[in-house]
Amino acid sequence: MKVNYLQWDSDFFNKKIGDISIHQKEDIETEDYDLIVVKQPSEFNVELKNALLSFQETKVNFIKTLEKPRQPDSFTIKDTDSDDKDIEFFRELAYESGKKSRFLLDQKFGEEKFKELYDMWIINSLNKKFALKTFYIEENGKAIGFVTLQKYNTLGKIGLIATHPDFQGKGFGKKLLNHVENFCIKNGIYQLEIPTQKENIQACAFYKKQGYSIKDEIIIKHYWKNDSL
Ligand SMILES: CC(=O)SCCNC(=O)CCNC(=O)[C@H](O)C(C)(C)COP(=O)(O)OP(=O)(O)OC[C@H]1O[C@@H](n2cnc3c(N)ncnc32)[C@H](O)[C@@H]1OP(=O)(O)O
Ligand SMILES: Cc1cn([C@H]2C[C@H](O)[C@@H](COP(=O)(O)OP(=O)(O)O[C@H]3O[C@H](C)[C@H](N)[C@H](O)[C@H]3O)O2)c(=O)[nH]c1=O
Repeated sequence: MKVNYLQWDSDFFNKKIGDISIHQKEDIETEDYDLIVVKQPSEFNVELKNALLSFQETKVNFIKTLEKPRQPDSFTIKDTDSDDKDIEFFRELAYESGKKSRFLLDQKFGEEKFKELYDMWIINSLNKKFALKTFYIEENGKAIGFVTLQKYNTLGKIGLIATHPDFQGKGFGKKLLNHVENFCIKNGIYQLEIPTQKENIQACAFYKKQGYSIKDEIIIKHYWKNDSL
């Protein structure tokens, strides 16, 4: 089986990166990839020639069918389409949202590169390349919560969501998600998907509490070329 070349990831990390989805043990053509991301629906052993497993996680996709608007709230949720904000404003929250990201936890990338990637995530959300909307909550000139939304026809997908650690568990995450859901319903999005890591117990508990159920779980493994380890 052939690996699928990942253009964005390869350009960003300046390495040859690809991914492959497999359902059972298969022969994979490793070619000269620096990193192969293997995606599998259940656990079984995978061995790649000249490559070593450096990291593994389970990605969980939560989903909810949006039927009726959530209770509107007089609380102000802001929109970067109306209030111009730069990357600096969201940086801390972006890193908070990515604290269980494979790009941080697989030490092969390094923390600096993780931060650069999450900076790009914000930049490309604000410029609309990687998000349709960015909503946020501001208090005393600081962002205390934010969420980004992608749209694929009638399916919405949360890119990043976080509230500041000092403000977690105070209802702000719920306000952000309610706001996104109401935006979706008004804009022809009928299902909302939220990917996260199974290891992110806090986020999984939050999504379940907000009425989301698990759509699927995928095991993700990082295999790095032997001589790049
Ligand atoms: C797509 C992604 O970005 S995945 C990554 C998600 N982000 C992170 O993991 C970063 C760290 N965590 C956070 O930023 C926040 O805790 C979030 C976004 C997960 C949740 O936001 P919060 O502001 O903390 O949640 P909020 O206070 O609004 O809680 C809403 C409800 O969820 C429940 N809830 C929140 N956290 C938990 C938890 N850990 N366990 C059980 N229930 C929870 C609350 O009890 C509350 O219940 P209610 O609806 O009955 O009132
Ligand atoms: C900024 C940016 C990124 N991409 C590409 C690069 C990667 O191939 C994907 C992102 O990969 P993903 O597995 O989604 O990354 P994470 O594990 O960090 O993300 C998960 O956790 C986050 C906290 C968040 N919930 C996210 O939704 C999860 O999937 O995207 C790109 O193509 N263009 C870009 O601008």
